[in-house]
Amino acid sequence: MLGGSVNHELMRRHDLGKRIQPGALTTLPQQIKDIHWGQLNILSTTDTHGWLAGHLLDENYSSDWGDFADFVRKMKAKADMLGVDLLLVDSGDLHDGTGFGDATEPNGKFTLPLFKQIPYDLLSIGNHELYTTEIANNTYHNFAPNWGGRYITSNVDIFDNGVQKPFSQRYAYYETKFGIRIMSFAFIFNFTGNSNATVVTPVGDAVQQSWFQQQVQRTDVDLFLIAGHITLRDSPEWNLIYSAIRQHHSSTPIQIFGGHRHVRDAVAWDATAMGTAAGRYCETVGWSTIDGLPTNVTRAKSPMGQGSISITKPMSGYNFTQPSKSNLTYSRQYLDFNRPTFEKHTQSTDQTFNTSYGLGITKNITDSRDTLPELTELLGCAPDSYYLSRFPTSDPRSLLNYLTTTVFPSVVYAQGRNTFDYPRIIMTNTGGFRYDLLKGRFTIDNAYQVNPYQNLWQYMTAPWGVAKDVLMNMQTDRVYKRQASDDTQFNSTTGLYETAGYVTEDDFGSDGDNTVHFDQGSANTPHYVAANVSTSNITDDSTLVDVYVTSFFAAAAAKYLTGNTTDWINVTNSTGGGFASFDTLPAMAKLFWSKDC
Ligand SMILES: Nc1ccn([C@@H]2O[C@H](COP(=O)(O)O)[C@@H](O)[C@H]2O)c(=O)n1
Ligand SMILES: [Zn+2]
Ligand SMILES: [Zn+2]
Repeated sequence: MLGGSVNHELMRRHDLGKRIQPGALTTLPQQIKDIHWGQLNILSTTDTHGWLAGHLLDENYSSDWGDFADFVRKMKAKADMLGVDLLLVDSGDLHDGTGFGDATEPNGKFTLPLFKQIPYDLLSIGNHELYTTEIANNTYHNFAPNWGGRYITSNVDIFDNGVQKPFSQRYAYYETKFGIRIMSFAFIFNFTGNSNATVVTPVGDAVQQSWFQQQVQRTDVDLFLIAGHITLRDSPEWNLIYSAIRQHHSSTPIQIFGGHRHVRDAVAWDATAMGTAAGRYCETVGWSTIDGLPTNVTRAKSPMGQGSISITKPMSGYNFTQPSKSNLTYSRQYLDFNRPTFEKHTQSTDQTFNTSYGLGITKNITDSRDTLPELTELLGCAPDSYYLSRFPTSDPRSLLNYLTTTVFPSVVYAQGRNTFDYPRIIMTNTGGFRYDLLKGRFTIDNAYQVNPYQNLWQYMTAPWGVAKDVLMNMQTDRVYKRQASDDTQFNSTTGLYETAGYVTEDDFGSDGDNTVHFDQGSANTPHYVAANVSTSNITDDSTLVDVYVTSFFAAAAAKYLTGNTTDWINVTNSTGGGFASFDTLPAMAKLFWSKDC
């Protein structure tokens, strides 16, 4: 049951001036399914983006990193008791997403040491570890070496004092406690936005390299366990990795952990190759199990629980020329990141769940946050809730709709250029906006969650004839993507309650969500959206308009205007400093929202 004690505990621990979402606070019993324990069990996370303090406004995901630490430790003890293996995998993107992670110098000052407290067995790098030289260097020097050879970067290099070196280990070979021989690689997608202190080798080239060919041809492997900061579904990179392994191992099991797309998903390549992705932002813990692997150790006890699954919908494009049948059985569940879930699967209660290990981490979060009082400073009261991807952009409840109809026209303009004499087009990449804007208190922490980026607003003047098509042209330009997919309902069949949340359909069916929710909704978003301000009376293509973009995609947008990137002029704030994408909602809050929430 989602207990009220969870919220009181959170308020006590973090006391962050939290706002409670209408309908989000519930003490009502919900259906959390049992999980199957297999021969090999894997807990996975991805795209945590600094959300280690938990979701203070959404009880579905209200646990913090201390709770997760105790959950992991208890699950490990349970695995030992059952005589089965339990591994932990993370697929990268630790930065950019919360004030707790990003409002420090260096970025991740508090979050990275906390992340290191969890005994991960395999980690991959994400693109958010590679955008800036500062974060890349910090990851290289202070984070990757922590993992005893399990922070694997199969296709990333770094310039260390001018010398190009592997960022970390390229692969790892190891044997589990109960005798499964594993070969691990970890890749990032063919990312091109990395700092020039680093090199990302396209996956297709990396799998041709001699070190990979040597390792992939080993015969002493029971399982290829691969992490990757790569979208799981329909990914050319995963298909290349899968094929490179299958070239030498026609049926050796391959278990993949993807990420980057911020969704829950599971994909079957063939009957012994499957992958899972565990969502985003400490909302989801992935649970994947395999039975039937060869092992050189006799297990003490049998695995337990129901739940092995069969492939219901093989990934499109794959025709199962590789094994279509096997003796392996799989299960997968997407666990909600909350105390009732963690307590249920560890047979604990609110009183018995936490130990000094988890409580120490929670205290560390509270103490660290106390050194950042500015995070909870009230900027204004958001007048309503606006959702990033639950509703189409035409819907007034869509954040992108609110930005283009209200926020951008109100606050994005260069000094003095907000009158009818200056028609404006204000465009953003939708990927820059990363989380919902929720009604009530809006703080610096919330600002980081909605848009953490310091991309500078810039403008140039262009004739309406070209400016009017810039949005359409950018939709098909190189993609800076982001796509994704409160209340409580009583389910009279189960006699339990359901909250709005994820409802996932993957290659194994629709029973993957461990807590039963009703669908919170999802809508595809375009890659860019724009506000047109004072343009409705323009009849002449030669009329000049101001086109606003951010520095993140200014070079691409220039191609459709003058073609000249030097024509962009930075928008400045009242003190002459830059005005960044991060500053947009705080400016709106300060100027236009009530201060009495
Ligand atoms: N300076 C930046 C960097 C990235 N973005 C947006 O974030 C997206 C990547 O985030 P993931 O968590 O999906 O890796 C990227 O596609 C951009 O849309 C940005 O706006 N500014
Ligand atoms: Zn991400
Ligand atoms: Zn990513």
